[in-house]
Amino acid sequence: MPARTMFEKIWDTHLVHQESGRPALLYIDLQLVHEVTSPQAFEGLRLAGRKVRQPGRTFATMDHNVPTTDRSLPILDPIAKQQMQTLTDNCKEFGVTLYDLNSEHQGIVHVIGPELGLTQPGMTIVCGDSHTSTHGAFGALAFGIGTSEVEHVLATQCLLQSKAKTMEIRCDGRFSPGVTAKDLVLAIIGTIGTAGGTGYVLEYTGECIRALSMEERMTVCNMSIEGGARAGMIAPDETTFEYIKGRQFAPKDFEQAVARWKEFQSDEGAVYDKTVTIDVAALAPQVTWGTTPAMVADVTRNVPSPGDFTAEVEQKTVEHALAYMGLKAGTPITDIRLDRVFIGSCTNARIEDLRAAAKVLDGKRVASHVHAMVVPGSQHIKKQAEAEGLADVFRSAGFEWREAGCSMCLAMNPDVLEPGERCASTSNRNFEGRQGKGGRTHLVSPSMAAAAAIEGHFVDIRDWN
Ligand SMILES: CC(C)[C@H](C(=O)O)[C@@H](O)C(=O)O
Ligand code: SF4
Repeated sequence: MPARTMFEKIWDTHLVHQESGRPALLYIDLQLVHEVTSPQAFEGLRLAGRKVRQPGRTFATMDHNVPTTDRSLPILDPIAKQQMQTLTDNCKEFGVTLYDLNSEHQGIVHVIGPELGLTQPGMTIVCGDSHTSTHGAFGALAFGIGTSEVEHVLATQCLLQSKAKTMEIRCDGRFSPGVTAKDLVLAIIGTIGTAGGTGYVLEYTGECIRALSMEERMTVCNMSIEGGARAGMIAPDETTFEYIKGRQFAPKDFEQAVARWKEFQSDEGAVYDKTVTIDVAALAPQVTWGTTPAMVADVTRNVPSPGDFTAEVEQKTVEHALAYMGLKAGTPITDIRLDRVFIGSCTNARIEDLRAAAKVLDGKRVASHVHAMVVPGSQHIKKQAEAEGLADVFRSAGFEWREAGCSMCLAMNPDVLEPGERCASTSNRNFEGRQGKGGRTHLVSPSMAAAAAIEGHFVDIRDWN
């Protein structure tokens, strides 16, 4: 057998049927479900008189439009209320496990999958959600699908897919202090562009990746989709196995599973369709200044000017982005003054993220003009952070401490920016209106967000204490 990449190995072991020139039929090991992209899928099953083929491989939670305030209060938004009720009814009718608002396991779908041990190496994982790429951190082939595909997988546990090309993103060297996995992935997107990964599955390799914790790997894989890629993956290793061990859905025959998982690594000499190399040691903390994640710069830089770009269409795009963002070309990024700070989302709301932010905030106060909130990625994380005293650090610093959900990552629930408000956010998207109509989003790491909350403007975390 010729040397294969991890992607090819997972593909080969899940291939059910292939006709030449047609998409392949793949077996899907795990489907995750949330309230926004599943109602029509279940409705389709109902209309066709079908059942969920493998309820044991299907898990649901509520995350996108859940309020993050007191859970004992009634839900005011009628659409949100209806979507949550519909998911509850559907899961009951079709025998799907649901972690609802009252569950101790509730949280953002991409946070709870790994947390419960559902996400495992060598798997194919889908969800009606683009950030399903997060699960690739475990050496799984994980990607977002549309609602009609959600229905297809519910009905058959299979999915039609065209084979993507492979791109290796080799991350050489190690982070300098203050630089994080978030800065790495923002810099990668800055390098390849938002369409750079189109048609590819990315595999992150290199010394830097091997040294990352599972949570950091999830941050990197999470944003693969913002570089246009179908999925992002990292080969499983001892860090991966150690993380999964002892979790609720970890395999009972763990050693045997590990032996199998070890085979899901790219072979020596496997050929990628493309390779991009990143010099990690040279990275600085990153801040997005525009309306795509690729409009990003080192914190030490100034807001660029349209004239810095050669192509006319790019100049126009930058001009438009700066107008929307209310920024003047040439402004030092550290002079950008903030109204809001949001620490949350499936990119950066796990326990290590909260620890990193709390470390910066300990004993300090949020600037008087800044409204700051922290939204743990799951109820487990919330509980753990409370037990570790992190919640107290956040509250004493003046942050609001919320219940788990997607929250201000996207404007689908009560946590939104007002028009014109400027926010430092640990989430993954900064499109126009993403956090609320007219809202202005700057994507950063948790420690950068925390330091910005205190100073009221961006600071270089490397010279801050
Ligand atoms: C609502 C959902 C379909 C969407 C996605 O697919 O990513 C959301 O999670 C997002 O981050 O924009
Ligand atoms: S936290 Fe944000 S990116 Fe993640 S699933 Fe929710 S809305 Fe999408």
